[in-house]
Amino acid sequence: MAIYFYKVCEPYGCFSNFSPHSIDIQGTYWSTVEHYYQAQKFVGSANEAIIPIIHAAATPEQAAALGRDRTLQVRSDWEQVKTQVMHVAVRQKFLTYPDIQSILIATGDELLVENSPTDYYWGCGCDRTGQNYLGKILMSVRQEIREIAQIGDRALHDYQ
Ligand SMILES: Nc1nc(O)c(N)c(N[C@@H]2O[C@H](COP(=O)(O)O)[C@@H](O)[C@H]2O)n1
Repeated sequence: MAIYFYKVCEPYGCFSNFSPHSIDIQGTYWSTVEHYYQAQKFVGSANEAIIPIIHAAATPEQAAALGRDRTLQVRSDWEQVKTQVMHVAVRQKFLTYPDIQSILIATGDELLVENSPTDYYWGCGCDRTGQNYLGKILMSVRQEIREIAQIGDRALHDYQ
């Protein structure tokens, strides 16, 4: 059975990029994955000055609103790099917090779907035909964490 998530206050809300889990990426703390993701849109662009403003945004909703400002020009390679940017941030979040890592691992092999009614790239959209890239990243991170755990188990077994 697929697991659908979207709002932070609903079941599996910790899978949302808006969940209150700060992440350290190369020595900089970002309040949420959403803050980091939205800021990366402007790295190397003419609008780089918006990055510290996104970084300081009080909420992920505010960070998203700033990053979606259509008057600002995003970096030219954004479409090519955005999925990898998101992957790095989501992986860091689930490697940092053991409690939500357990929730992710406990989903086993279930399909994870961001149930966004409007987003057909990161979510499934209102008719469930979306590409669900956030769900795909979460499933990929789930597998990466399982493999890291297996390596640890094997090393411990060999040591004993
Ligand atoms: N909780 C939540 N509220 C929204 O309004 C959303 N759109 C999402 N989805 C997330 O939005 C981000 C994509 O932003 P861009 O459209 O690329 O600016 C991404 O984090 C989705 O997971 N979530």
